[in-house]
Amino acid sequence: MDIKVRKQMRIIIGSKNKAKIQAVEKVFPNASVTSKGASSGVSAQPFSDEETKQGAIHRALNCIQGETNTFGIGLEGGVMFIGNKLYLCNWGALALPGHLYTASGARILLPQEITKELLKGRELGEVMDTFAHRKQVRQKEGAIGIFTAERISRIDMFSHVIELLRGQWEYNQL
Ligand SMILES: O=P(O)(O)OP(=O)(O)OP(=O)(O)OC[C@H]1O[C@@H](n2cnc3c(O)ncnc32)[C@H](O)[C@@H]1O
Ligand SMILES: [Mg+2]
Repeated sequence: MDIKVRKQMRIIIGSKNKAKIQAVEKVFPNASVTSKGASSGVSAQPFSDEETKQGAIHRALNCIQGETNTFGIGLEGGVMFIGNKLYLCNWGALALPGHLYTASGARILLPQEITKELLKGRELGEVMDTFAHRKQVRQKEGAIGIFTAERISRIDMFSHVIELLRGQWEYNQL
């Protein structure tokens, strides 16, 4: 089954982060995609699944405020404890009037040295740049790219989340 997206479909992604924008463009190649620096309404470094998911939802809803015929997409990166181990977690939300779809992304365990820095209150994006001796890791490969030897980049991971969102919306159209 293949639901064709209307050419004029408008999508607003609630972030200026290049990895997030590229992921949306990959999954919706025929849509008009614009970006907006939407607030997440949660802390800059979410520390639970719940908070990360809430950030994604907040961004998506913010994008469609006052809009018609527009899809809002919110993507949020965070970390979460399972027992005493800290994992990278990511959430996405797709909002359209009257509907909200959510999906989460792949998780990987973060090394102890990264966990230590995050517990001091630092943001993962900044910690990753120091750790990897690179610039703007958050806009490109991401922590997930670094710690998977670049087999899965932040763009790949978010693309998968967006496919899950798009698929749920398509299922609802059948
Ligand atoms: O401009 P926005 O959309 O906020 O993009 P961001 O890179 O800050 O991304 P998030 O707010 O979604 O992520 C929350 C924090 O976690 C960081 N982060 C999350 N996943 C990451 C990853 O895979 N690589 C690097 N940093 C990551 C991110 O840089 C922030 O410091
Ligand atoms: Mg951020």
